[in-house]
Amino acid sequence: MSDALLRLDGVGIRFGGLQAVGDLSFSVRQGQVVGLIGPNGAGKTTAFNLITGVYRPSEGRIELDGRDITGWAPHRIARAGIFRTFQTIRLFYGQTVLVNVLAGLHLQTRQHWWQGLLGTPFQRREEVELRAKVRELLARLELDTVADEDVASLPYGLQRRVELARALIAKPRLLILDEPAAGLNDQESAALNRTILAVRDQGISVLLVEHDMNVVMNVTDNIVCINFGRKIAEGTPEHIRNHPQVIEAYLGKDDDEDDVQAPVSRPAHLAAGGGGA
Ligand SMILES: Nc1ncnc2c1ncn2[C@@H]1O[C@H](COP(=O)(O)OP(=O)(O)OP(=O)(O)O)[C@@H](O)[C@H]1O
Repeated sequence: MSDALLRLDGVGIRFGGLQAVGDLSFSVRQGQVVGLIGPNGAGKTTAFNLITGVYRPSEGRIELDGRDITGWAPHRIARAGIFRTFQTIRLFYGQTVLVNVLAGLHLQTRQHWWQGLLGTPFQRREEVELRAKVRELLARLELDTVADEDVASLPYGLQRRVELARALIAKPRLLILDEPAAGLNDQESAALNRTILAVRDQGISVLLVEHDMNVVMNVTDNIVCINFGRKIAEGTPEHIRNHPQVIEAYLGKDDDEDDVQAPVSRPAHLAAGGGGA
């Protein structure tokens, strides 16, 4: 028995002649933040799509809590506890933050569609409970002051956090974030870091694809680096930062030294632990 929440074992997919992901194996434990990095076209989004059921692997096995979920449909995987956000924001503009986050609860409500139409006492009671739950979460994510505002009126960084809140309200076991820091300024990305760590502290695992190395290096416990669809390195942020194959994959052998990503400082919680491929 492994203690992994999510486990990929030799997972791969081909698109025609192209092996977009091949022999990919890694795990995410409960309450761990794992980064999936790699240069453009490395196969990160494809790996996400394999995990969330958008693509069916042509080889390998994917397990959630020891249960084989390979080839499950996306809605079934979501019900099992794997939620994702997308590279582009997908919110309901013209609706409040509260309503947007409430929408994330649709998998949890017990009511039938006709109860919603009739406005039965059961439905009204449930609605009140759910709204209270959403407000509580918004307070935890420092979004309570904008709960009743139209999401369209919010700055981009806050919209990103509303998306996170919408995914979190459904109590995922694993949250998959696809480039959550894209387009954020430094202040917004620092707020995002705090949110990701708060999510982790609730025992929710996070799998993060992110180009912003400040985010990746500061919030992850473990990083998997892929190139041409295959894993080339795995380990702590420190291990990955200094890994020759990772540096080569990002920069190419002959690239100018000036392009090297400046090392970023690491908080204490990342200082411990070690090792990797
Ligand atoms: N549906 C598809 N059909 C054919 N080829 C695809 C498909 N999806 C992805 N690919 C190819 O698979 C490879 C991996 O793409 P993918 O989008 O997963 O990379 P990525 O690491 O997410 O890149 P980026 O960082 O640029 O988003 C690329 O060569 C891409 O062109």
